Amino acid sequence: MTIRDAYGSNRFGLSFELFPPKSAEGMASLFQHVDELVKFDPSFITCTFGAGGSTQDRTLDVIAGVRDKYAVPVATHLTCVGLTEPQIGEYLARALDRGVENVVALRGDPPKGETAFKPIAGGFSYANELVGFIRRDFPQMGIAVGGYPEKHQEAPSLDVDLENLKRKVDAGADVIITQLFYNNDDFFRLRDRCDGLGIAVPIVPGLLPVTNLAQIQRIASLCGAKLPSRFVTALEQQSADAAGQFSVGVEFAIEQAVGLLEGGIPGIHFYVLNKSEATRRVLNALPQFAEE
Ligand SMILES: NC(=O)C1=CN([C@@H]2O[C@H](COP(=O)(O)OP(=O)(O)OC[C@H]3O[C@@H](n4cnc5c(N)ncnc54)[C@H](O)[C@@H]3O)[C@@H](O)[C@H]2O)C=CC1
Ligand SMILES: Nc1nc(=O)c2c([nH]1)NC[C@@H]1CN(c3ccc(C(=O)N[C@@H](CCC(=O)O)C(=O)O)cc3)CN21
Repeated sequence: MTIRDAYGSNRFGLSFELFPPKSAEGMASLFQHVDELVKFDPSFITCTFGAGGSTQDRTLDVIAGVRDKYAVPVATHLTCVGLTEPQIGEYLARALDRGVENVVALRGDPPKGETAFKPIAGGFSYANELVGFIRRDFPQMGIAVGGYPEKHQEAPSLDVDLENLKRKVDAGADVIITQLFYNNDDFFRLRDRCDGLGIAVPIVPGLLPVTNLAQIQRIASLCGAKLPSRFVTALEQQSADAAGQFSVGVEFAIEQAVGLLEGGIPGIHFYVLNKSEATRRVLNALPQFAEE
């Protein structure tokens, strides 16, 4: 099953994104949370991909482990950072061997300590090149790419960023999953502009339910996502109360999901950060997903 089949007139593509834990305890905890998340019958589960050999193996271990344990379709994230075309091909062949049929194809962030992405000799400079390579050498794989409701940080304008998004779709992407965002108007603007450019693949909002102000400020600055000031204020009012912050974040995510569902969306991708409780609470507040 590829992610091409996850979206459609009578299918809603629910997906969850994990990252590779650093320790055996982290791995055990991750699977406890995935136990809870699979109860919502997701269309697929993804795992991020870090620069450097050992984390790449951990990505495959997580994602192949999830597939083997739950028989749910999975996708590996893959970035262009530090890899030559043959190395990327080898990784994808190993992924396919382990039953991974989908890729979230990204350029990737600059490595820690660096501010700009630098392509390597024999590697790719932009995600559209990676997508083209996968489509050519691994035509059976499903491909998702990233889209930016608030524009990608490095792009000079939304128009230029959207032209680059179109390049990725023209190169063979099956679906666009967005960067996390907290203002639904930004998502609907992206969708309308994609319509105008003739981009016809599903555009799936990526949601990260906030559970902690300090954490989300760190992540939001990494991603270039803006937090509405009323939301930051509400979180700050709970600064002494972790459970209070969690509830404010969950309530915001519920409101955001309701607004998106009302606007019509093909699916939702949750950045679950290897936890289940916040996402579980959000989904249980939405009648179409709630557990029995
Ligand atoms: N690891 C993950 O799960 C996620 C990572 N990201 C990160 O977001 C960042 C961007 O990744 P992608 O969206 O895959 O990159 P991308 O290659 O599509 O875009 C990167 C930048 O280059 C520009 N660009 C793209 N193609 C171009 C071309 N052919 N010529 C000139 N400019 C071009 C874009 O407008 C953008 O500013 C990375 O830092 C990625 O790691 C984003 C979402 C999820
Ligand atoms: N630019 C960009 N890079 C990404 O890697 C990325 C995005 N955007 N947008 C969507 C998701 C969000 N991602 C995230 C966000 C936070 C953590 C995080 O909290 N990491 C912990 C590591 C904890 C651990 O390894 O145990 C951290 O402290 O940074 C991980 C992936 C990955 N994705």
